Amino acid sequence: MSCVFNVVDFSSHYSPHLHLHLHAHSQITPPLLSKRAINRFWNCNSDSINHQTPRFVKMQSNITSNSIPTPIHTFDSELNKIPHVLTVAGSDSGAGAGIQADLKTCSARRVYCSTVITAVTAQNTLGVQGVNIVPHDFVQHQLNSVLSDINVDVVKTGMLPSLSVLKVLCQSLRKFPVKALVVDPVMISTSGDILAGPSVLDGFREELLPMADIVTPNVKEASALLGDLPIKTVSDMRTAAKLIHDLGPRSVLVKGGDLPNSSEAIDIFYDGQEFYELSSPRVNTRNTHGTGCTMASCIAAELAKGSSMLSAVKIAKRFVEAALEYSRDLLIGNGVQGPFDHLLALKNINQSSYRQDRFNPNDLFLYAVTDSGMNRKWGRSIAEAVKAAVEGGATIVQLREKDAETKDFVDAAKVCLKICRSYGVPLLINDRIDVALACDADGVHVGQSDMPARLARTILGPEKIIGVSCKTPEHAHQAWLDGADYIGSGGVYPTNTKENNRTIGLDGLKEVCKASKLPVVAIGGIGMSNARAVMELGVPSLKGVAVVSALFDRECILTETRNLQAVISEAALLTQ
Ligand SMILES: Cc1ncc(COP(=O)(O)OP(=O)(O)O)c(N)n1
Ligand SMILES: Cc1ncsc1CCOP(=O)(O)O
Ligand SMILES: [Mg+2]
Repeated sequence: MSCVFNVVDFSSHYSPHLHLHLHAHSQITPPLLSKRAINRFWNCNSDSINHQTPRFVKMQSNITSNSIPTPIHTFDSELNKIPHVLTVAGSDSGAGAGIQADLKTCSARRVYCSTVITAVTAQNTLGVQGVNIVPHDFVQHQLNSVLSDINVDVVKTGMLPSLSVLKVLCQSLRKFPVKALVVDPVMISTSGDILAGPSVLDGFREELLPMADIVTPNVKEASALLGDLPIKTVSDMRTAAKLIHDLGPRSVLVKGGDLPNSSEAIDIFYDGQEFYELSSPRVNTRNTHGTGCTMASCIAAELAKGSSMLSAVKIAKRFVEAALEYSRDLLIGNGVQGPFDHLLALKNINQSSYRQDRFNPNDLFLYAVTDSGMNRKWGRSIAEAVKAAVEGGATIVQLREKDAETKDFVDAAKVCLKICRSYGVPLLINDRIDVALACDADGVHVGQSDMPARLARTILGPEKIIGVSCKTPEHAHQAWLDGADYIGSGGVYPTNTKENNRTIGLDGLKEVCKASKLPVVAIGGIGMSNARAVMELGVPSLKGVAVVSALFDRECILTETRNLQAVISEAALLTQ
């Protein structure tokens, strides 16, 4: 069983004209930067729920007219500011859930985490042996201490063991407003022990949920919030999400991990307008204790960094899946349900690789794949070729350097990465996971006989982009199971660029696209003369064309890329 995850985004609409405008200029001036580049520039997501105003220098209060103000703490740049989540939750002595899970999750997501402890539980992998509730006035004391001093971006709540604790929390949130509130309505532990009584349920419904930006119940909690409404199917989950939304939170995530008889873990996200079905293959492991706390605190961490809500939820789901997969054979404790290792998932992830936005399927629109032989033939470096392609409007680049020495490949990839980053264009590496890691590329593309995608995902972690070559619906399904982000399908037309490569034609491409749960880019013999026919297939999963010789085996890469960009943009507009 794999750790992977896939998102069926019912509302994402293809917008080719956006790319046309964003890339049709060779100068990078601020108004022309892509959203991804803007996000990187500001280190925040431009469609985030909370457009952050930078916090400026906090001044000493005793400034005299002739004294030069001296900053006490400088928050004069977003770069100096570490995103901060405050978790208000119970302590789990076994450290799988609660405050301990929240601290580990925020650390793994590189976010500062402060803690207000509402209860101290004695628990292990066998269950909860005891609960000691912290008096509400001391909870208030902790809240005051943190909120009055440290700039909290997002508050995440977990176990709220009494109505009085819930009420002091609401009071504090009114007194010290934060950018977002994530409510995990903890009621019953995974071992079946009650962690919050019926009066707290009323408090959730009447006071806390109306203040929440997101509430993240599992099926049992959703049912309890709705007066024991039966929730047995995905359709029931949608109904529940809508009804919970009516209680006042801005968005709802109903987690379907507990639904019986399903090979997939399906969650329903509802933002008051659209439903999103987020699905991933179920990870077969006993080590699931703390997944709810982890999910909610990861959402909080991503929001604190500036993500939009949907993007935070997607990242959190993938983070949980990856951590479960990493830890599926971990043996901690003797009980039926063990904890997992949040930090293990970090061990292979290069710290500097953090990207606000994960993969955007529309980036597949004009996919430029380099070829060292062609560059040699035309006497140009890889970097020159890549620069011309992104200036011409390529929306993603893959370095396919089959005969390069490893050292040269890494050096060139680093230079190309800088170029691509400055244009907000993702850079992937063909075949070589090691090179991708060494240069901190945005991801890799692997074929059927390369490193298996599932292994690549394990090595690269949840955030890197992984593409897989697929000729059949079965390949496409496996790529999805393995945690890929997109598939490349072809060769659509005959090509001299790749030897012994079976051509699947437009019909084969259509068949793969129809079966694929992942976005598809078509490849093989595609150029000015036939790109329109490919785009006109009009299958929603087909997001663009990948080209080698039509760009790189030409005298002027920039012109060829611009021309191809214009052709496919027009075709895409006509087929919308
Ligand atoms: C976008 C895209 N799709 C397919 C391929 C082919 O990959 P693979 O099958 O591994 O063949 P090689 O490129 O390694 O020869 C690709 N590179 N890019
Ligand atoms: C790498 C690859 N995979 C399938 S076809 C192909 C080659 C595409 O090259 P071109 O765009 O020059 O036909
Ligand atoms: Mg390959």
